[in-house]
Parts: sequence; structure tokens; C-alpha cells
Amino acid sequence: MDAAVEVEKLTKRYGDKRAVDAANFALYPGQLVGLLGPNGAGKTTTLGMLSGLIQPSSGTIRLFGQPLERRNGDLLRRVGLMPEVAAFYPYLSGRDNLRVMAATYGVDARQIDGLIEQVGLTENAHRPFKTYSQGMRQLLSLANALLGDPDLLLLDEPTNGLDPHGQQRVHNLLRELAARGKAILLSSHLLRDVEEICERVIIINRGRIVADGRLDDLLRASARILLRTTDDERALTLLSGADRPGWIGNIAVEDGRLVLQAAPEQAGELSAFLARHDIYPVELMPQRESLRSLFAEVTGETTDGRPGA
Ligand SMILES: Nc1ncnc2c1ncn2[C@@H]1O[C@H](COP(=O)(O)OP(=O)(O)OP(=O)(O)O)[C@@H](O)[C@H]1O
Repeated sequence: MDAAVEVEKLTKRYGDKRAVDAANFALYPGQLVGLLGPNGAGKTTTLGMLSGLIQPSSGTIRLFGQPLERRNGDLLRRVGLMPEVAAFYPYLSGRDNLRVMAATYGVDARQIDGLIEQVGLTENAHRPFKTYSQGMRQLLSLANALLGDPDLLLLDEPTNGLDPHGQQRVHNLLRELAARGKAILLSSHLLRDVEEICERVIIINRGRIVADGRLDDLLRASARILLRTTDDERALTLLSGADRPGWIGNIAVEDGRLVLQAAPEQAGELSAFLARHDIYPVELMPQRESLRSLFAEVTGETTDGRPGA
């Protein structure tokens, strides 16, 4: 099966600045992947390059097995982009805006009412765009991205400004679309979006991809157990020695405690291993990493731009 997207060493420079720096990743039909990163990380630039709007400085993009060239209309027809800021005609209704878009892109207008229904805009479709709330604008923009039933969806902050009901609706719709085989790349700084619906996340920071994997695996890899024992010195030697159990990753000493890279489920085995050497835990705290702390760890920031804890 061809990847919906395959990028190699994808780079965009603005002057001396690398907005995206040698990015490599692939995305397959049916995958719903979160592109996560702090402000200015390079998310919008990445989506812009994948949708043919921004010319890469170097590197390659293949969509559905074909190299993306800027004016390849047939290939770009398979891509639906929901930009960060939607631009519509202010005096036209939501429905009429979609009609104009459908006519511009040669898409069958009969699908418009179905799309309006899917995104939950039926009651407001007749109102002029300029009267729309931020959330309604987002929903219209999503409907617009879905025009023509594209196989690849590039969504820049799709649930920004939506109330919880709207968010849930969009989440359900995206899950349904992925189940129908669409490849979806969704940029967000809302960890909750990504945690709830994406199995895989790509984390980008200062233009570089710093993590890419199944969310479960990334979280498991960064899970830790904090430990104090009846003999920390000997425990440290044992747990970092050649005969230590294979499920223990790195070990460090932080704030007077041993910190082991290990899954929380291993806590029982850890005490049994230590007990076999006459060492007993006096404090043993498994810590399952949240996406929030993983994000802070790999980017050095929290998602609201404050320095990470
Ligand atoms: N046209 C441009 N000219 C110069 N610099 C740019 C341009 N577009 C983006 N940049 C810079 O490239 C970097 C990446 O920007 P980008 O918009 O891709 O980030 P982002 O992750 O989408 O951020 P946000 O979450 O704030 O939307 C930023 O430092 C930005 O200032």
C-alpha cells in the first residue's frame, strides 16, 4: 500500500531560519496522526508544504506514491486542507460559500448539504458567514476541507474555538473518516485532542521532529518508577549492573531518590528483584507519564508556551 504522505529531509528555510528542518515521516491510509508542537514549531509550515501552498527549500514529498509538484491538480484534488485561519466571503451564507468553493474546484455541489449536516451546521447554514462564531467558522472550514471527499486531510488546529459538544462531534467525525480509510494529519497544541483521538503522534519542536510513534509506546518509554530503599547505594549498583532485569532502562539519582525508566506494572517485580538481594523498598512510586509531561520533556515547554515543569 502506498503511503498517503511520505516526506524525506523536508526543509523550509526563511532566511537563516529553518521553519522545518529535515523532517522525515510517513502517513498511511486509515491513520489519524497528531502533529503536536508549541507555537512556532513548524506545524503550519509542514501542512502548507504538504498541501502544495508552500514550496519546500529542499527535501521530497510524495503523496500516494507520486512526487508532489506544485501545480499537480490531480494529486492535490485528493488533499483537503483546513487552514489555521479560514477565509470565506463574509456576506454569503455558509452554504453559499461552500457552493462557491465547490464550483471553483469542480466538485459536485450535491454533497454540500450532507457535509453541513456531518459537521453540525445545518441550523446555521443559511446565515451570512460574518455572523458566525469562531466555532461555526471552524466547522464550515472543516466542511470545506471535506469537499470532494479527499483521501488525505490536513487539519490545522481543527477544534480551536469549539465548545465541548462541537469538539466531540469533530472527534467522532474524524474517527469515522479514518475508519473509512482517510489519512488524517491533525496539528494541535491541544493535548486533549490528540490524546483522545490519535493513536500516533509526531512531536515537532523548532522545526525538528523530536518524537514520532504510537502514543502508548511513547508514554511507556517515558514511564518511570521513583524508589528509595533500605540500601540505595547497593540498589543503584545492582540496578545499573550487567545482571539487572531487561525491563529496566536508564537509572539516575534525582532529589535523593533512584529514578528508573520502567513501566509502572513492573513495580512488583522490582521489589521482588531487590528482595532477592536483601534490599527492601521504603518508597516506591510508579509514575505513568502523561502526554503533557512527555511533551514538556521533548520540547522543554508546556503547550501554553510556558517553560516546562
Ligand atoms: N512567511 C514566513 N516568513 C518568515 N518566517 C516565517 C514565515 N512563516 C513562518 N515563519 C516562521 O517559521 C516558524 C514556524 O512557523 P509555523 O507557523 O509553521 O509554526 P506553528 O507550529 O504552526 O506555530 P503556531 O502553533 O503558532 O501556529 C516560526 O518561527 C515562524 O515565525
